[in-house]
Amino acid sequence: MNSQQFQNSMLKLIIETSTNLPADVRKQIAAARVKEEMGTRSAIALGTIAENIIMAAESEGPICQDTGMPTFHIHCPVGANQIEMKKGILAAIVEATKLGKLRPNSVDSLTGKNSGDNLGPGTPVIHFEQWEKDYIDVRLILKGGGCENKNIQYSLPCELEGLGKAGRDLDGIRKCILHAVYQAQGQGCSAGFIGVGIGGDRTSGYTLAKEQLFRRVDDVNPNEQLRQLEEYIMENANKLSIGTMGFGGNVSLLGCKIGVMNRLPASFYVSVAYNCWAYRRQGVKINPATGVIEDWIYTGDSVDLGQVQETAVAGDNRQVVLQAPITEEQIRSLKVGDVVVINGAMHTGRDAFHKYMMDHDCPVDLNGGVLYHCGPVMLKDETGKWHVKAAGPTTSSREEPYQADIIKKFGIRAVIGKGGMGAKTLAGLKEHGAVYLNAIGGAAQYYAQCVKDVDGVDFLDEFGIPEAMWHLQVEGFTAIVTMDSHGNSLHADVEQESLKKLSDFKEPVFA
Ligand SMILES: O=C(O)C[C@H](O)C(=O)O
Ligand code: SF4
Repeated sequence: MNSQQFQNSMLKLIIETSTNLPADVRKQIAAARVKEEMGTRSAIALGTIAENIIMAAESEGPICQDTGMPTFHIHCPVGANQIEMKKGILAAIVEATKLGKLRPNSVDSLTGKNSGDNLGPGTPVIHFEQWEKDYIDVRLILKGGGCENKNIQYSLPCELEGLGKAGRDLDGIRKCILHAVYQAQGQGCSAGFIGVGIGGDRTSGYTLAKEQLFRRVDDVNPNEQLRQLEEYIMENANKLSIGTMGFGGNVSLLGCKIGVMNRLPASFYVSVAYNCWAYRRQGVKINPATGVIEDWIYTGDSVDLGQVQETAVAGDNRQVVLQAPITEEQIRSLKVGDVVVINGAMHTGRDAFHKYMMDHDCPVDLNGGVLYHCGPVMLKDETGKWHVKAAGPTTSSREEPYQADIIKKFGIRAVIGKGGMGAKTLAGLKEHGAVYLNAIGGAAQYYAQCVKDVDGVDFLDEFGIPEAMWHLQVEGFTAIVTMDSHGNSLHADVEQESLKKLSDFKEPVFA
């Protein structure tokens, strides 16, 4: 095996996976666009997603700033040197991070320190298995943390919100899967793809679920019962009307793949791995003698993602341009559904920032300011200047315990994130005159292009690149008001509506 060549092949695989969505995934996104009515929030969001996919491929930039947990599944002939292969993968990961194709994403769980190069205990994940074929098959999935948080494991029998009892049979499994889509709402950047593992133990069940994500979206399950269940889920999960980013709409799920394995008599798990629309997986066939890529695995004809300019605004909703700093009066005039275009200063702050700010002063004046829940991919040039390489929103609900207090303490007027926030924040927005704006999750190239300058950074050494406070100048940064200063929340409405719709699926189907 030529180790240097194998390492180069792994670097190519990582870059392709992070920056270019495979044809089968693109096809589902193109089909979803056709199903949403023009001008609706979900249609606008899908338009941005399509534009982002095209931009990422053209510029070889990360589709989403969260480049996830690199997970490799490798099949190799007997005699292929796994120690050398592992070394090549680790070196390629470090190189891809330096090039800004991966975000430094490996964090010490106790100290919070980012290793900076995506290596560390448990990262990346590499599974090897030998086989009798004569080539090496390497598959990679980059699954982000936000959708990972929406994975769920059910232990049957159980009682499910909206659906009642789920027993130890195919119908109980059906209920679990519908519930899994419901509970994710928009927070895993819907519309998503799910892999389901039936059986196993808690660990192997999730492994089986994740293995389903390596299946092609357009394959057919060889198990007839599971084929029927997959078809049923694809048809009915979309009736929950969660929509893209949880904006409400006709498409909530883009793919469902189900696998089964044996279990212990006492255990019956249904494990669901939820993957966002930014379903980044690719694979290569490698010549074991040369280390060269001989073929790509997830290929297909090129897909027309449709018109990317989706500017129409839904119903009576307006488009409002705001220059930061923003006044209370401007904020009070905004209503759920308005499209807001922001120009001027914006500051990033996510998990570490919120916790720290509860009992520290802020290094910059945030009065009238805009706080962006975002952990970008950043690169420094030779002159020491920082550049944004990818900068979409992160899931806001993690900041729920802090947000209202932080808004009050610093006089923030707009918080931008995705997936929405809860009752405490909604009350805080009303009391202090602030607004929550939902940006399109995963649209990291689209938003990176809005950043015209990086003014500086705080807490870089302490928190690492994704968690640092980046001070940005933006132009034309577009997001939708989903929680206003009058007590309205689109997220609460969609959740309630979808729970009602979930209960339509209470009656047995697979008796
Ligand atoms: O970490 C991030 O930047 C985003 C994360 O994947 C999320 O969906 O919340
Ligand atoms: S931000 Fe959204 S698209 Fe990106 S990894 Fe997280 S869930 Fe996926």
